Amino acid sequence: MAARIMNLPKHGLCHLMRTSALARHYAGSTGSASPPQFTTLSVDDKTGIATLTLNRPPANALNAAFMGEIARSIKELEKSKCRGLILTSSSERIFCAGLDLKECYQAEASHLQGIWVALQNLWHTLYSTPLITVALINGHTVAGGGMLALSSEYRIMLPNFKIGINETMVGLAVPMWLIDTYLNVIPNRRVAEWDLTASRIYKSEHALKAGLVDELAASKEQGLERAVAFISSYPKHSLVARAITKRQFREKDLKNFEDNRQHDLEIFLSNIQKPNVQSYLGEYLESLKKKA
Ligand SMILES: CCCCC/C=C\C/C=C\CC/C=C/CC(=O)SCCNC(=O)CCNC(=O)[C@H](O)C(C)(C)COP(=O)(O)OP(=O)(O)OC[C@H]1O[C@@H](n2cnc3c(N)ncnc32)[C@H](O)[C@@H]1OP(=O)(O)O
Repeated sequence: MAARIMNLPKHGLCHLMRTSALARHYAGSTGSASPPQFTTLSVDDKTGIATLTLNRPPANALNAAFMGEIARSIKELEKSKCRGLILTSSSERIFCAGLDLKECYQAEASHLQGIWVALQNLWHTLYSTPLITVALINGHTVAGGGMLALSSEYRIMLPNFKIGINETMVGLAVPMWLIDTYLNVIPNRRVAEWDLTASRIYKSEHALKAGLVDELAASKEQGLERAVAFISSYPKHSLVARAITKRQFREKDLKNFEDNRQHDLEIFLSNIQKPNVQSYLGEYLESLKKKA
């Protein structure tokens, strides 16, 4: 296989940023020209399939720079001849642990704003991309990590890991755009409501039964093979029609998000800065440390 590693930011990415006021804020706050720090990207020239590997040890926790990097890579791939994207992790235990909680604790409002806007942008970019997207979930994936997996079109998971959205457990409500994303995968509203209100975390095997993931693979190698097979199952001539059809399915969710983007940010900023939420967050971080 002829694979190459792309150093995307060399291509000049400022023009890729979305043009809303919030996105401009984000572009300004993270700087779009820095080289990739937390991901590696390889593209197979023969299949046109890109593999973006998350690499921010120990937990692939999402901060603004990391999320910006992922979103910029997707935007750059959209401009190339790539047909599909596989998201995976360099860690053998964790696909993504969600937002970097250490960066959410006792942080300045401007920092929290940068994090949330980056999360919004990343969700929008991944959920709306015309690329065929597969999450190869080779480790635990919760909260913002669950968002990455659920925003992709197809999920392949390795056994004995956890997947779910646990925001209510950290004392915060799940935003509407993530509820819509969940419903796009688990259309049974009762199950979805129960899962999200109860912060239900599934083990891989149960996630498969529930339809939260589409396949289990015995190893990362097998998962990669299956991901390539899924993406390659779409004939080349169908790609444009496929992308339009995907967009139509997701359009209402994307519009709802755009209509409420500023409000969603305000809710996050208001909630995350509440003393009781900060205090709980401090305890939660301690509990993560004590496990070691
Ligand atoms: C509170 C702010 C959230 C506000 C959001 C509100 C509403 C929005 C809702 C949805 C939108 C989507 C966005 C969601 C927000 C989030 O993502 S909040 C993040 C919530 N994440 C978690 O609760 C995960 C916590 N981690 C774990 O449960 C476990 O680590 C794991 C992922 C299951 C892995 O377990 P394992 O045993 O393998 O590893 P360790 O626990 O030993 O962890 C290794 C290492 O990594 C550090 N770490 C883990 N998670 C995080 C994290 N989220 N942020 C920062 N650091 C993390 C952990 O402390 C260990 O570090 P070390 O001791 O230094 O080795």
